[in-house]
Amino acid sequence: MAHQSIFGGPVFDMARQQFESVADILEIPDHERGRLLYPKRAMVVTCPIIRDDGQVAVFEGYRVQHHLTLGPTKGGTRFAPNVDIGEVAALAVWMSWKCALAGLPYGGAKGGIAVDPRLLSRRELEILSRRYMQEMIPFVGPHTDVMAPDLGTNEQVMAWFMDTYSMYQGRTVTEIVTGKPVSTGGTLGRRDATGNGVAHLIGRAMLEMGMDPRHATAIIQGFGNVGSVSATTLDRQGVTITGISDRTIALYDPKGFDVEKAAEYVAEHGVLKGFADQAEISPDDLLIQPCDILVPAAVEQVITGKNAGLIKCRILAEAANGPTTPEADAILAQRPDVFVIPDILCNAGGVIVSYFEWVQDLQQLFWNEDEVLERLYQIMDRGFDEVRRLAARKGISNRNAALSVGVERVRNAKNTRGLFP
Ligand SMILES: NC(=O)C1=CN([C@@H]2O[C@H](COP(=O)(O)OP(=O)(O)OC[C@H]3O[C@@H](n4cnc5c(N)ncnc54)[C@H](OP(=O)(O)O)[C@@H]3O)[C@@H](O)[C@H]2O)C=CC1
Ligand SMILES: O=C(O)CCC(=O)C(=O)O
Repeated sequence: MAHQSIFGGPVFDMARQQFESVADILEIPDHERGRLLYPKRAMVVTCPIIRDDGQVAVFEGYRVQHHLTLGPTKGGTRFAPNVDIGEVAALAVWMSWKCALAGLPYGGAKGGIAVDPRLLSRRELEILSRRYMQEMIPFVGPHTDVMAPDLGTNEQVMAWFMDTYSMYQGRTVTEIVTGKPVSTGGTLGRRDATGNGVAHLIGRAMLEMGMDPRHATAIIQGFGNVGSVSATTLDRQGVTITGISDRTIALYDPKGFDVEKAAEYVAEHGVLKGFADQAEISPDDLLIQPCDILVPAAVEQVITGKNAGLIKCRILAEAANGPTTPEADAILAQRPDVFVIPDILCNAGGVIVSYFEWVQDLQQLFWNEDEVLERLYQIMDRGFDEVRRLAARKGISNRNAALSVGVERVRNAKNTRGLFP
């Protein structure tokens, strides 16, 4: 696929390699590949803010809209120090395959600001969030591009985004972002949706493998929204959580942790450090401790060519986006003992409930939590069944099966709509 592009870097290269593997499986001709892989639009904005000490600081923000073939674009906004346009583009591409696999009427998008939100005061975080949304107003809209939370952002940031957009429209536009607090047009069930979905599909994989949750152990990397909810939900299902971590510390104890208490500790202190420091282990070693279920729930590229042969889990549940590199995938392909639940399937609960939130906001008709959960699990089960059937029929990995379904749906829509001559 010969194509000059500004999108590059290790994370975008990963998305490209995954796409190429699947395009080969699907026998997609070369001339269709660039149109499918490369993003439709990308915005880079400069966000100056006045810091608490009176100095002006300038942050760079990004938003990439991968394709608009099936409806508006959809995806989270990430606040993290190493965010760049290549990473955001890769995350937008993955959102497209994820939404298509779940059957949602969206293309993928992702955005971010290169900033460590923990180094900002609440006031600074608010004005940066508002400035970012203000800069994005010409490019987003309830039927153009709908933002949501991701790494480093939360319900409060979504409320500021929604408020900023609404002030510019002169009316309240709740449907401009999802993942908002319930008090401002959010849906019941969104806060826990990603972690709930992760735990639900781990349950499906355990059932398929004849595993009893009450005798299973899990290690979870990342203890934010997705990691902590995955941990507490698995814990309630009887799984013993033997490893947890965040950026400040990694903890391992074969006897298990009280993860409800850990979540309370993080809610109070902001970090895991100080919760059970006697159980500290190096972050790299945490991933290779024996466990039944390994859940990377933080950042990309943590299961690599170096450690893929060393992990000792039976289920690798990819709660994070892009945690496993193509080199690791090649090693895992030789390890039928590890059941991989690929990211675009495993963490789709978040965007599925975001879709429900958008629909409820557009209709101003709100559902109860049971309705949200029932529809969430229905869509996740359908995706899981589809992926398992295709993987078995074609003798391919769960990742290639999941990507195949997503890519093929986007391709069909593009080809049916046609290419303007
Ligand atoms: N939020 C959502 O609905 C969805 C999120 N995802 C994906 O899930 C992952 C986590 O997102 P989310 O939970 O929302 O983010 P949060 O910001 O809520 O939490 C991130 C967690 O990961 C930790 N972390 C960050 N970097 C590292 C690292 N290098 N090693 C270990 N831990 C680290 C953070 O630690 P610390 O607090 O110390 O910084 C924090 O505990 C991301 O990949 C995201 O794209 C996928 C689908 C939906
Ligand atoms: O809820 C959403 O719209 C998107 C969540 C997200 O960013 C993701 O699935 O990676």
